[in-house]
Amino acid sequence: MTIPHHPADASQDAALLQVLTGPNPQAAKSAFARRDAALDPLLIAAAAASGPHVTRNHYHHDFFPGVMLPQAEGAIDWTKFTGEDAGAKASRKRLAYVSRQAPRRQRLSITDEGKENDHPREKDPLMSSENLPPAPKKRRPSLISAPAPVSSDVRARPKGQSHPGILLSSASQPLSPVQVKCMARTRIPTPHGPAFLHLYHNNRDNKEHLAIVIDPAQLSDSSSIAPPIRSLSLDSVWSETETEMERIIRGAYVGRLSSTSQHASSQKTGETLPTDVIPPPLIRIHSECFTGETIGSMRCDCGEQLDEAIRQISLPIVLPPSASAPSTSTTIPGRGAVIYLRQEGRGIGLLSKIRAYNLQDMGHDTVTANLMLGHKADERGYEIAGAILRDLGLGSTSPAPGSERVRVLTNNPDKVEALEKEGIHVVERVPMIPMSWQQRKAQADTKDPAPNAHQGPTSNGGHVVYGDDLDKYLRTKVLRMGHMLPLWMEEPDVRVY
Ligand SMILES: Nc1nc2c(ncn2[C@@H]2O[C@H](COP(=O)(O)OP(=O)(O)OP(=O)(O)O)[C@@H](O)[C@H]2O)c(=O)[nH]1
Repeated sequence: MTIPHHPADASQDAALLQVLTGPNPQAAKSAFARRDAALDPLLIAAAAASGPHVTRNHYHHDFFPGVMLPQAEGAIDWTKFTGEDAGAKASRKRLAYVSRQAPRRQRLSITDEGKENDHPREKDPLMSSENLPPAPKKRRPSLISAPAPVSSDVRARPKGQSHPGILLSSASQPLSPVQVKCMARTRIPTPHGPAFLHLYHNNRDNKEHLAIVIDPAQLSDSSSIAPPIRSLSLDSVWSETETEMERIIRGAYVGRLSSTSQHASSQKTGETLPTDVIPPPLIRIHSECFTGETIGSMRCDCGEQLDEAIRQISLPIVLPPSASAPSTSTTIPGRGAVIYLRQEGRGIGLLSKIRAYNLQDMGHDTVTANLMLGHKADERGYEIAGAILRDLGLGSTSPAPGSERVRVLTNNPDKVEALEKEGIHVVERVPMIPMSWQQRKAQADTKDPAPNAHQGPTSNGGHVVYGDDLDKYLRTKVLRMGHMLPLWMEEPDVRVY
């Protein structure tokens, strides 16, 4: 083994040797700073003695078998005290310096791509994605080659067309049909009641898209009154060797999981109300927004919309009197789902969204800012959402048990169109009126003074948030992106709301 030597060390060594071998070796103490060995000499000795498998990643490992075990060579010779015979000594194993850790690659889970949100597809049944083909490599638009000029001609460019200085990848490969698999599900208590969080893998991207299913009736022991919203891929048995406990741990259980109640799901459902007597489940396709949902940004209404969607879906449903009970109405728990897609910044990603915000601060609106950065106004896709909805038995007319049409919470007509293209049957679009507009309208009607402007982040708080940035964003959604919202205007004579 050769240890690399630094030239500066060599001249220091020579000077030190000179003093140590001179008439006054004590002078070395004051003339030279303390120097610690770069490597533990014991480790170097062990490495030299035990062979090439010892690497610098084996620090903190141990001699194995332990040096205190009497059969290990190098251990204290207990035979002196025990009178053990020489044959036993000869049969001792040679002391080896052995790593007890898994290989480094495995410990760090290094994948070929190693990107954010990339996950190795493991063979273990609890993490299995083996029925999904590998995700194709994501194609990204090429980067901006030179800073894009901020010119007014960009504004005139039609929606979706990129800046001429910016090259977008044009190669388009045929994509295989979208497949999704729910990898795990768990109960999440929310301020609006219980929800079931479902985590999905898919064969299109390496992101973990989510479904927040609201269906608290599943938690009660009484027989369900509405068809339970359940994931077919989660409830199916993944392999012959999969145990009931493994299925329960990934969330394929029925009822309320507890220390005394642990029942793996079967695909049979009990008696349920026919779907024509209950309103279709309310759903929302929501796009991730770190700024709006996590740090309470008041540049957009995303946090408010997520919170409001979970609240509205959780509201109890009152069923009108029926033929079997003509004089009484029945109330059933709210039911539906938020499909949470990891399409930050309308699909352009957080990095580009941050840059877009700076362009917005320079006076451009959200659409123009996207175009100036070489993106489309909206780069989202809804194929994965469609596949997740189908997996949950929502919105399709397939004969699968519990398949139902849906009501969709959105102002965006493109979303409804995209879902219908995916074969999702939307019976109703339920608008989401910004809370600040609702409150301002109520105040305008009653002539009450305006409320305190900033009452806190909307994410999970349900507070009403006001602000110029938010107003600008909402107006751009209506005026440039065609969102179906009655526009709120401050000036009463131009108020369209
Ligand atoms: N590029 C960009 N994305 C933004 C901006 N503000 C919010 N977003 C993203 O927009 C997405 C939400 O889309 P919106 O256009 O607000 O609404 P929508 O989902 O199309 O429509 P609704 O269903 O009515 O809410 C989230 O992914 C946000 O991160 C912005 O200024 N620029």
